[in-house]
Amino acid sequence: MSGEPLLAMDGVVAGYGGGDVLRGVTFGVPEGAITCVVGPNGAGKSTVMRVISGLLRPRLGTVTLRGEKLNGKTPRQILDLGVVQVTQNHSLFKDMTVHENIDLGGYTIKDRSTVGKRIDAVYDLFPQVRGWAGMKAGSLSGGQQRLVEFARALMLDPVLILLDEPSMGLSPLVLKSVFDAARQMNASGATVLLVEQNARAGLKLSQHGVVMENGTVRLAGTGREVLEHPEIGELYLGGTVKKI
Ligand SMILES: Nc1ncnc2c1ncn2[C@@H]1O[C@H](COP(=O)(O)OP(=O)(O)OP(=O)(O)O)[C@@H](O)[C@H]1O
Repeated sequence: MSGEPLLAMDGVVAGYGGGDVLRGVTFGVPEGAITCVVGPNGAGKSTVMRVISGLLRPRLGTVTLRGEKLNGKTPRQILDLGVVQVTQNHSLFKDMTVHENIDLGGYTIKDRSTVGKRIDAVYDLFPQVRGWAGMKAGSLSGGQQRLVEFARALMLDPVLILLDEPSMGLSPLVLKSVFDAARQMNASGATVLLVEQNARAGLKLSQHGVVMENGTVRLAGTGREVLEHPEIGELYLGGTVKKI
């Protein structure tokens, strides 16, 4: 990895009261790229996301964004620094329109004209979402709702977007459009950190890969290095691939 990472976790130990789930997690998220965290169930991937967004405080270690310490800050302070999380559970207000949901994504922006500009920028990036603006969010398919969640996350013009299992519950065809949307968010300037159960597809999408196992980082490298690593391939990816 060249240069300082945008986000760095260093020796992070964290858990939920029943013991440590993360047992010394260290890795960097390079700026401007997509990084994918993979690993078996219970490895601690979602817990890493919760620590970064401030929902869970680490017992030991540090999390820094451009060198600024995040641990100790509230989720709201971390949001204000431009770190936005799209969580696993469906988070849209189903009885509100798509437009109202997107507007809510800018709730921390005080100036209404800035909100209007952000909405336009987000609709420009995701024209499909503009087409659904007047529809109730609950009437959209799972994949469409995921795109609206992405669009809402972009309202704050984030520096870092955390995507926790974006493909969860989606068919392979829809998965492609959701991954395309993640790529578009990245192309629009946001660094993306993604947790993905669908490891092979997630790593193909990403320039960087992190393999977690039992609360630690087993391997970190380029997406391709992780995909082609013989042991990792056998353990988690259903055999190695020689060519992507
Ligand atoms: N809110 C919680 N309270 C207590 N334990 C939790 C909580 N959330 C997760 N855990 C435990 O922490 C461990 C790691 O969970 P985590 O969700 O981070 O793993 P993961 O790698 O994301 O797995 P999965 O792919 O299954 O989501 C698991 O043993 C889980 O039972």
